[in-house]
Amino acid sequence: MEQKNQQNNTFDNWSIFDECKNINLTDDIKKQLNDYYNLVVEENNKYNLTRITDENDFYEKHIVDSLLFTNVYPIYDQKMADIGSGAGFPGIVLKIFFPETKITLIESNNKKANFLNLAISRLGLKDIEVSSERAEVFSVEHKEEFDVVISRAVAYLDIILEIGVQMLKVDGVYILLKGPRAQEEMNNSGNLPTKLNLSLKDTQILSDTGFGTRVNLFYQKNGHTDAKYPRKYATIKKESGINK
Ligand SMILES: C[S@@+](CC[C@H](N)C(=O)[O-])C[C@H]1O[C@@H](n2cnc3c(N)ncnc32)[C@H](O)[C@@H]1O
Repeated sequence: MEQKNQQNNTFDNWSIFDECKNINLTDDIKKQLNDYYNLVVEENNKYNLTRITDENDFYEKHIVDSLLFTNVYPIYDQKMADIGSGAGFPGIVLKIFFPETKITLIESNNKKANFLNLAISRLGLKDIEVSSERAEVFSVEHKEEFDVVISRAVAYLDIILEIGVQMLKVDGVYILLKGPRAQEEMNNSGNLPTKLNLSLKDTQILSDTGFGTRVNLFYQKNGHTDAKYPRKYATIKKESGINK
């Protein structure tokens, strides 16, 4: 196995990580990233993980993209939840770079949740677990347990804020890794963030990532969220700004 990973270790464009200011790219981390890339590519057909399999694209569009928000919000030993991790973005990447962080990956697709468990065991990651519950259920069962909730490419802004807000501690930060339509999603979310007791604390706009424009949103939770949230999923979807 060791030899195989060694042979597959072809990535040499490490300078793309230069734009991530608060990371430490060690040789051990480079090896873990290579092992992770090889595992995703090997298992992709079985688990239907990603369309991005070219090695350079994978590093730029999945790995660096999962880290850029840490320029604005540094990660140390917070307790984090990643909603809709898919193949592990950003949760697995964050665990590799910030091993002292405690991370829960919430992924309701059983196949993908199985892959996440496989990746955790193959990469030897500690203090990271997977829940295959839907986030709106998990959130109520784990009320105010997390310092940080993060999510990339899972749902329209108002939907993701409502389904995940209950698991966030008061004063915690909700981080949404969004694309160029973030402003439109904010406009269409009306005053729902205020009703949830969230306020936008920071916005990070990155114009030349592998995905084009990336907009990362940082919401602070100012107090408890009313127990009537999250509403029934059908109601959330019906009333979402996505329909405007
Ligand atoms: C488009 S993928 C994005 C995956 C990953 N975050 C990324 O950026 O590559 C969205 C993932 O969210 C999961 N998902 C969608 N709604 C969810 C929910 N309510 N609770 C948990 N997982 C959910 C889906 O199963 C899917 O794997």
